[in-house]
Amino acid sequence: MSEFHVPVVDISPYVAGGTAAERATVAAAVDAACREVGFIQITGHGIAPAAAAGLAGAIDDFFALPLETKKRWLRPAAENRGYTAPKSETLALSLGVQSETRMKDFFEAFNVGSAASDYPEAALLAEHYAENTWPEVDGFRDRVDAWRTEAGRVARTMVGIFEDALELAPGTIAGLARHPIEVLRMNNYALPDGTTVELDEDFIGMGEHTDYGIVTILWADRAKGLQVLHGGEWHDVSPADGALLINLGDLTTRLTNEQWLSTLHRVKPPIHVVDGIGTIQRRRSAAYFFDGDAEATVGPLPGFIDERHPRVYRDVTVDEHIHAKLRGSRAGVVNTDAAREADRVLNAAR
Ligand SMILES: O=C(O)CCC(=O)C(=O)O
Ligand SMILES: [Fe+2]
Repeated sequence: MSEFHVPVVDISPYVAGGTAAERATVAAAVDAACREVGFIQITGHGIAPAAAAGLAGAIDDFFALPLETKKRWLRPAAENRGYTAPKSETLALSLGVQSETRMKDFFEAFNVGSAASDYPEAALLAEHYAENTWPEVDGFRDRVDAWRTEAGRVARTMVGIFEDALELAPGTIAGLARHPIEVLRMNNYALPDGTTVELDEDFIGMGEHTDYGIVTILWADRAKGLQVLHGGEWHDVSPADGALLINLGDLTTRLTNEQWLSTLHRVKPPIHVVDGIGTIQRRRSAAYFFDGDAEATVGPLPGFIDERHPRVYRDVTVDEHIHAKLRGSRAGVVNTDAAREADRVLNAAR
C-alpha cells in the first residue's frame, strides 16, 4: 500500500482572526487538499475539548441502552431522524453499487438535524426538515446540541475558506445555505457480546459512499476502521489528537465540476482473532452534514466549465439529489443517478 496522508491545516486565521496573508496560506492549503485528497484534518477550529467529551459521553450513554429501548426512537425511513438499528441501512446503495452477497452495514446511529421550526421565516420542503426526536437520556440533548452548534459554525467557516480557495465572490456557496438541511449522524460500530466475526471481506461497518452535501465535519475516536479511497486503493485514516476530519460532499464536487472531489470512504473495522474467535474494537464517530437549502439549484459554476473541463453534471436541486441518495441508503432503492461516483468504486481494488 502506498504512502498516504490526510493533510493537516490549521484554520485559526479564519477562526481567531489573522492577516490577509495568513488566510491566503490557509486557503491555498485547503485548495491543494481538496484537489488531491478530498479529506483534510483541521486544527485551530476553536471547539473546546469539553464539547467533544460531551458528545462522546452522550453517544456512550445512548448506545449503551438495550436494543429494544433504543428502538423506541425509530423513525420512518423517509425521515432522516432518530435511531437506526444495526443492519438497517446500506450506504453503497446511495451511489448504486452493492455486491449481491453483502449483508447490510452493521453500524447503528442516531440522527438529529435542522427542523422546520428552526427556520420559521422560510417555506420549506417538509421532508428535509423533520422535527427531532430526543431520547430520555440525561443531558443528551444539551450535549448533542452544543456539539451541533459548534460543528455548524465550523462548517460555515469552511464554506468561507472554500470561497476564497476557489476565488469565488463571498456568498457564492454560503448563499446556497441560508436555511440548510443539516444532519448530525452519531455512529456506533459494535457487535453484541459473543458475536463471532468470520473473516469475510463483505463484513462492513458502513458501506462505501461519498457524503451528499456541501461539507462534512467528522469527529471520530481513534479506533481503526475509517478508510478513504485514494489512487484506486483503500487507506486507513484516523485523526490526529484534537483534529477534526473535513470531507467534501457531492454538491461541492458538482459546483466545481469535479475539480474538487467528494472522496469515497467506508468503515471496515479490523477483525482481531483471539483463540479462534473474531471480534472488533468498538468505534464511535459523529458526522455533521452541511447540505444546503432544499430548493437551491446546484450545478457547475461558470468559472469551472471550459474547453479542457466540459460540464460533467446537469443542474439538480439539493432536494432532488439528497432525496435520491437517502432513498438508496435508508429505503434500499438503488440510486441510478450517481454513475460518476459508482464508477470510482467499481474501478477500485477491494
Ligand atoms: O465512522 C466514520 O468515521 C465515518 C462515518 C461516515 O462516513 C458517515 O457517517 O457518513
Ligand atoms: Fe460519510
